Amino acid sequence: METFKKLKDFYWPYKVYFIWSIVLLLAVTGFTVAYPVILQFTIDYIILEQNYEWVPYVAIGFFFITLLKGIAVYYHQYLGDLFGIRAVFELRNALYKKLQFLPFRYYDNARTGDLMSRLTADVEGFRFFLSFGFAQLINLVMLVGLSLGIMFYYSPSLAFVTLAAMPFLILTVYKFDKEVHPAFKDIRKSFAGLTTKVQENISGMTTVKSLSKEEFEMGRFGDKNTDYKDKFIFTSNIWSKYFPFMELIGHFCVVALLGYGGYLVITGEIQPGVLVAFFSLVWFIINPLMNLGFIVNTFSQAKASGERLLQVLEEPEDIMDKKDAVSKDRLDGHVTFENVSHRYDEDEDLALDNISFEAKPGKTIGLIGATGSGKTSITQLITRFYEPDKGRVLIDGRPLTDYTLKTIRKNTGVVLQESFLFSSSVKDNISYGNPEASMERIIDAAKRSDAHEFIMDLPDGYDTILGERGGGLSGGQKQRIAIARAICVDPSILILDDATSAVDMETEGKIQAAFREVMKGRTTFIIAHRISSLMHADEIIVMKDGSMVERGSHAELLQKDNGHYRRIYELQYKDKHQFLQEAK
Ligand SMILES: Nc1ncnc2c1ncn2[C@@H]1O[C@H](COP(=O)(O)OP(=O)(O)OP(=O)(O)O)[C@@H](O)[C@H]1O
Repeated sequence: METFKKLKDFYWPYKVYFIWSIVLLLAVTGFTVAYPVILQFTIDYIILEQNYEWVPYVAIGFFFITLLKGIAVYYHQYLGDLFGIRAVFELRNALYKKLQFLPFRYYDNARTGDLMSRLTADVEGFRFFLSFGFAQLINLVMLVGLSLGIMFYYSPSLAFVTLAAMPFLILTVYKFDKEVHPAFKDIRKSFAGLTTKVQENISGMTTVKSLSKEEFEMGRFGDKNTDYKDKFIFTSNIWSKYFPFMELIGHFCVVALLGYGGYLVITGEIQPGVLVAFFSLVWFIINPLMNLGFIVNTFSQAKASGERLLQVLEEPEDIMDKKDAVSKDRLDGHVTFENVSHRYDEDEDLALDNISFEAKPGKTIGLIGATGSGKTSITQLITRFYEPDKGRVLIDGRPLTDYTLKTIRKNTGVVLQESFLFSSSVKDNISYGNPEASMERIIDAAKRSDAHEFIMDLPDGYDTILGERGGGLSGGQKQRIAIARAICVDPSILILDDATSAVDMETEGKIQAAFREVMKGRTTFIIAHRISSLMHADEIIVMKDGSMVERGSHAELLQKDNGHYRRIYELQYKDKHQFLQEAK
């Protein structure tokens, strides 16, 4: 119940739909049990006592009851659906909003398939209970209660005999639920595994194909698919084992009813109409009880789904605006690190160890060092994707936490090694960070990133729709669109994280030229493995195992005998010199 209480904010505002849906359900139940009562009246009073003048009234009454029942069923279902649909509409929005603001720390370990299934299957499971399951539970209590009441009113002894087998039915339903519930849980788990497999396969298709792993992947999918199939068959075996048994118990009740009820009619203790009414009423008890397992199942599924949704909704958002955070349109881009240390996980080594440096507005800082030395971590602290464990990161003399996240993100442009392009038009991709940008500004950004020419060659120019992974464009072209996107925001701090490592030398040359144009007036951080990418930087920082081991300009660093930078330089240029020597 705790789960439902915690999620109350989503469904309780729509209680009016729910209450009306239940009121109408009461009417439906009333009309349903009215049928056998009318039948009893018709047989015992109209037919047996030959009061035929009542026939038209009963016929009209029956017609209206049927009509009213139809209307009540319609509105009960409609309002119930409205209740569930509206509630999960809000819930879905809240979950999506949460996903936008969850810290990167959360995404480091989150699985896309799992999150997708929470946002779809779990939300749907919760809606089903709100729209349908809860009403069914109430319907069951009312229908069974009312039918029992009428049976005992007509004939307590017949009611007892008829319902004598009922405890067996309840016991069977209980046992059925005990077996079927974990089986359903397994199906859900197996389905989540299946969808995760498909999602991973589609995302990693390039790797699969390039390593010729299609057969292997089919095998792995086959295992998951077989598991899903087996779980389903196992569950349907439980159903097919229990349901005929439940029906059998139901029919025992009917046999007892006919036997003892027939005897009571013969001896004149009850009238035939009562026996006929009992015949309907007994199924109004047996059928809902047989469905009890299913209803309880929707309840426990909704509870499990609700818990999974709460796990996302209650995830702490540790990186957020403090109360009096400053919002600024434009920062100067003066970045300072003061004794910054950072680790991603408590039991991991320091990713950054006591880093201090200053980047004045408009200057270019190059970051170089081995894989995993902490270059990206520095830039992730500037954008406040993560919070440092120790020390301070300042922009324009104020700690990052003084600014709103929007201010920081609006003033920083990031181009990654492989940038993500959305499956929308080229124009929308470029103006993603600045949707109000005019067409001139978009074209200007594209020209500055040397993308304008190839965009004009696309079938619909700037309106060309890109595929999910920027389909139809080469790596370099995608990269140039990503650079245009960063320029379009006009950031005061630009971060180029390995932005040219995936493209050929010629494209790199073009992108470099574009960068030089773009970097004017912005504080720029260039992360690169190639010295050629950052040799023109005002200051180069050499990283090793999370520490800064050298800093200075290209010329200064080359002066250092046995220096790290010089070693990298020699490694990268040795071949070239050798080649030139040999060519002479
Ligand atoms: N999200 C993360 N969660 C846990 N550890 C991380 C995370 N990101 C980086 N690390 C760890 O932090 C250290 C520094 O990583 P970082 O990405 O900053 O290095 P890098 O110099 O940019 O490497 P590369 O050149 O390969 O991009 C590494 O040991 C890495 O394993």
